[in-house]
Amino acid sequence: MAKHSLDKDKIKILLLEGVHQSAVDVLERAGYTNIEYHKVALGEEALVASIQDAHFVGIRSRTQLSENILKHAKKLVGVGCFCIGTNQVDLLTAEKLGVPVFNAPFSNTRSVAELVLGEIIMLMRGIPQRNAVAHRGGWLKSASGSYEVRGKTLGVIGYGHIGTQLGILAETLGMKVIFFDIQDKLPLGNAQQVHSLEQLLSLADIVSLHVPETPQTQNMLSKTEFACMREGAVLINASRGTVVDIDALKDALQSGHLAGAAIDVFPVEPKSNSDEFISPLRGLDNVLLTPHVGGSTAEAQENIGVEVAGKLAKYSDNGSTVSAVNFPEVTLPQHSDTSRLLHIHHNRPGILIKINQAFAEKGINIAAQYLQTTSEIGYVVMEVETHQADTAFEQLKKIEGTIRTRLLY
Ligand SMILES: NC(=O)c1ccc[n+]([C@@H]2O[C@H](COP(=O)([O-])OP(=O)(O)OC[C@H]3O[C@@H](n4cnc5c(N)ncnc54)[C@H](O)[C@@H]3O)[C@@H](O)[C@H]2O)c1
Ligand SMILES: O=C(O)[C@H](O)COP(=O)(O)O
Repeated sequence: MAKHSLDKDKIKILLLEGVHQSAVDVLERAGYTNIEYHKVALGEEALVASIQDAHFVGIRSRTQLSENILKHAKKLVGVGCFCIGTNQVDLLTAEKLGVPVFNAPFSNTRSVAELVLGEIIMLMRGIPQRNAVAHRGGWLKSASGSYEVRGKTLGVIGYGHIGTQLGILAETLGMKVIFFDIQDKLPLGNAQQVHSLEQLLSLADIVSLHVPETPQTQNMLSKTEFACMREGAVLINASRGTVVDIDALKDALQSGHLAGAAIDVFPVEPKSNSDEFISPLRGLDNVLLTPHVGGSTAEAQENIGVEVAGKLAKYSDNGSTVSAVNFPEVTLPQHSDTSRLLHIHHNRPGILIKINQAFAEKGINIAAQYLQTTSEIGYVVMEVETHQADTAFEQLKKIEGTIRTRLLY
């Protein structure tokens, strides 16, 4: 069992945005009992107050860990995004501060694909507007603008974990699937890759976005792209709000060029369930608006809690950074008879030599050494005999270029 230079009950874990109880259970079972739990995202001031003495922080998509916030988090050792997206974290700043960021890359993908599948059917039948009219006492019984999905073409933009699953599910309903991705991807089922966004938009009856938020995907669909879409086509966005130019979408819907849309993510989202949702799309009957719930199912949230909490506990216990999104990935075996030292440094030539020299001068024998780097930082993990661990730790702290170092007994 790993022993820490800091006792586990002194390691503060801040969990925000109501991450699933399964996360708390995993951390407590691993011996981490100093957990500050909030059901909501914190405002900037409260976040700064809570994060400044936290060693780990767990968030979902609402909490912005900006450069400013991260710089207040002087004790921060690791970040867990209990979701897929990591765009809410300033990953480069975290990396430079020696803070790995972990996420759950798969656990909610099936939930998103299922929601989108349901929305495809609802939109193709014109259900959002029939539902809205019925709520106002109207009765829109008509086959006009109502279609089966069988035989229709689904265009998937971003053929990753969600896009591929959606494609397979859509094919089971008899749909034809085409996709556009910046990488060459293995088409699953009978799906076909097309080689330009314009081609996809001109062929698809339903367009569904599944790309991450990046500089390239910012307003990826705007006025010109909507004009490329087929008359009467529908759009689904359950990726990120910044990917669609919402005003241009509103125009395309109001002009009747697009028959409908289902939007789960927005450029600006309410910070809590008690804040007002403001969007130009409010009041459009042919638009399904959902409050960023694509991944919000009991199954997904429980699995994410277990997955991300497990990664945080593992990094804290033994230094493993496997699947960190901004950090050199080091896979580590369990250590028992030795002490383990973790050293994060600026990636400059000669640091490993300096460490080895400093240890040699003190007669410290290195039992094992693992190193990985990115262009910004290096992460070296060493095992030494326990009676030499404190001396080794003191030597490591003095190495020029050190960002942070930790000792696991
Ligand atoms: N609504 C929700 O609750 C919810 C839940 C989970 C994920 N998401 C969002 O969905 C996104 C996709 O999730 P995923 O698991 O499928 O991710 P993924 O990384 O598995 O797939 C993303 C795909 O997009 C492609 N891509 C990237 N940039 C592109 C571009 N400019 N043009 C075309 N293709 C591009 C990538 O090559 C990749 O194949 C996530 O990044 C997240 O933001 C939303
Ligand atoms: O990135 C994700 O996984 C989704 O956007 C879900 O985010 P949430 O955990 O805030 O619902």
